[in-house]
Amino acid sequence: MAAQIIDGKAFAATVREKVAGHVARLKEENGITPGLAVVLVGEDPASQVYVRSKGKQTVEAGMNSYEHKLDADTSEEDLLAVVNQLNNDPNVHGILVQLPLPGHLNEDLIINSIDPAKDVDGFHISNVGLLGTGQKSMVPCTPLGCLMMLRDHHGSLSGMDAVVIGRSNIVGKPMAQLLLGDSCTVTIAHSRTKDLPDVVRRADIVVAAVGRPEMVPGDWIKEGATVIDVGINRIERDGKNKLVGDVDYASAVERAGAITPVPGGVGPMTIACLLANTVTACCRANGLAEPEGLTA
Ligand SMILES: Nc1nc2c(c(=O)[nH]1)N[C@@H](CN(C=O)c1ccc(C(=O)N[C@@H](CCC(=O)O)C(=O)O)cc1)CN2
Repeated sequence: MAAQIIDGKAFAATVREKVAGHVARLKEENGITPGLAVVLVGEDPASQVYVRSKGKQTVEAGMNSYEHKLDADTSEEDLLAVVNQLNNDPNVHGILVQLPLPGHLNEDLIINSIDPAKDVDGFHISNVGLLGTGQKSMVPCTPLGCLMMLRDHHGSLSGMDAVVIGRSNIVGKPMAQLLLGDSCTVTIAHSRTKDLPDVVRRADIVVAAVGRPEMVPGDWIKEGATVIDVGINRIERDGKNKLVGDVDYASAVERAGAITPVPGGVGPMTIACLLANTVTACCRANGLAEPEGLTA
């Protein structure tokens, strides 16, 4: 039987609605408007699209959006000065530096210069450590979106076998921590994993985050498993540009119990969770109760 499609676009709309409701209450009851600053260095076309969407959705949710667009040859010193200014701006509750950065900039150095309390990407080393030790942190947006969809589909994830394919700092590692936090038995697989097909075949939950188009074929998927496809790969097929995931959707949809499509699955949840993290950061900064259902 074909899998249930987990509609990330529709789910993201419900998250944005919750965020907007919370923002309205913050304004009315506390006179506070959450603010998100996004820093873009250079002119990477995909990054430009994502930054535009982030600004638009921030404003649509009733929050303030601050965009800082810097030249591709901006020096590390100048970028650090911008981050420092945002760290000290009381109207800014969330700061995000769009990745990837141009090659001459040290990504770790820049990310770790963001005030951890405003690090709505959850990439700062302090937030990584807090998440890894099960403490309250800012949680990276893409894994948070995946977790929300999994919880919505299954209720409890306790005791489930989960495999995360990919070990990036942005998705793979935090995803594994979140699944562990929900009491899954977690395997992190990667390019050196032996017998990857067998490892994947044992999993009730498969999160594919490798960045390789259609790498996971349907016959690796256990019947009835839930497949979360984080990949966003642009390929050319039959003379046309196409967006595909890390999973071969056509064959996986016949084996899985539930699956996220690409596009329209995990992607839209990334920005919705960014808005959620901004509200969370704003509430924490002001000593207010955190929005329910918008954090891990
Ligand atoms: N600082 C950050 N940089 C990057 C992040 C991030 O979370 N923080 N993630 C990605 C890019 N990204 C957001 O920044 C992002 C990627 C994809 C989508 C999305 O909605 N995708 C759509 C397809 C869009 C398309 O046609 O290109 C989908 O999957 O349906 C949103 C945000 C790297 N950088």
